This record gives sequence, structure tokens and C-alpha cells, in this order.
Amino acid sequence: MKERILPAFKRLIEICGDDPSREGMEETPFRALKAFLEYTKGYGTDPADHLATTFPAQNQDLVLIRDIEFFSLCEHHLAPFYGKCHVAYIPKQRITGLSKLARVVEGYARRFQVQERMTEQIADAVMDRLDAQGAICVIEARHMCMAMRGVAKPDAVTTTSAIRGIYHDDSDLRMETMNLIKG
Ligand SMILES: Nc1nc2c(ncn2[C@@H]2O[C@H](COP(=O)(O)OP(=O)(O)OP(=O)(O)O)[C@@H](O)[C@H]2O)c(=O)[nH]1
Ligand SMILES: [Zn+2]
Repeated sequence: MKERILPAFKRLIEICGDDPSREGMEETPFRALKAFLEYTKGYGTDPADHLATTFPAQNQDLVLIRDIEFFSLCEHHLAPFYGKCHVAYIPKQRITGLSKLARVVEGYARRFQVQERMTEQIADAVMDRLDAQGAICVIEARHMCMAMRGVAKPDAVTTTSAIRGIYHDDSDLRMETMNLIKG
């Protein structure tokens, strides 16, 4: 793979107008490859598997973890989008370790993504793997493809939400959770 990819990065540098063999850039194709593999290290695993570790739920009250920071790459431009993810669920019989929710976010973020799909994947993983009564995922993100290029709107923030289970029917619970997410 390395033999095939490194010339591609060299060619990219040339196309952009620089010399990949000049001092300072000789190792850049290799570094860039390593960096891309790190940005996308969510491939090759099922992020939902982090939710295999569970504990008995003592009650069926809300669990919310806010402000899980993430970095992802948009699948259209391979440009970063980044922000905060909030994950809430109402358990049925099992809860999971809090860090596992952040690991799920990390696993879905470190791929080529669209924000909407990432939001849905996280809500579905929590809902299905924990057999939760309800789950909400909200993501607030800035897209560099909208900031550094194209329409050039660096302050634009995109919010997406995915709502599952009892949150569809119980508007009070949904409102309470959304208010807590807003802080
Ligand atoms: N819905 C959605 N769109 C995204 C996301 N990330 C990037 N995009 C958009 O993907 C679209 C791709 O549109 P195209 O017209 O094919 O590409 P483009 O010519 O580079 O578009 P511009 O960004 O408008 O210059 C753009 O409107 C991006 O803003 C995302 O996570 N969700
Ligand atoms: Zn993009």
C-alpha cells in the first residue's frame, strides 16, 4: 500500500505547486499517509462493540454525557469537521461505562463521514446495543470545507440530532433532555 500511496501524495504536492523532494518535504508523503491513517483509524472496528461492557441499571433515569469533542473528515472534500457530541439515553436494564460512549463517538468520527450519518450511527448504537428505552445524539460541528474554501463561512455551526425510542412519544422527557444538553 505504501508504495502505491506515497507517489500519490508526492504528485499532490506537485499539483499544488511545490517540490516534494526539497528539504523539509522529503518525508511529507510518509507523514501525510500516517496522519490520514490516524484520522481514519475508526475503520476496521465496529465502534458499537465498545458497548459490550455493561452493568445492571439501578433505575431507569437519564444518563447524559455532554461535550464529547471529536474530529472527523467530510466524505466530500476529505476536509476536517469537528465539534462536540452529546449523547443521552434512558436505560432499560443495562448501563455502560461513560468512557465507552466517548469511544463510540471516536470510532464513528474517525472515518470519512457526513455529520447526519454519524449522528444516527451513534444514536442507533446506544439504542440497540444497550437495549435502551430511548436515546438522543446531538452533534454541533464546524466544517472546514465551508470555512477554508467554497462558501467561506467560518462561523457557521451545523447542529444535527437523532432521536430514538421513547423520546419520540414523550415530549416532556425530550424537552428536559434537550435543555440539559443545551446546559
Ligand atoms: N449534509 C451534509 N453536507 C455536507 C457535509 N459535509 C460537507 N457537506 C456538503 O457537501 C456538499 C458537496 O457539494 P458539491 O456541490 O458536490 O461540492 P462542492 O462544489 O465542493 O460544493 P461547495 O462546498 O458548495 O463549493 C457541500 O454542500 C458541502 O457543504 C455533511 O456532513 N453533511
Ligand atoms: Zn466537505
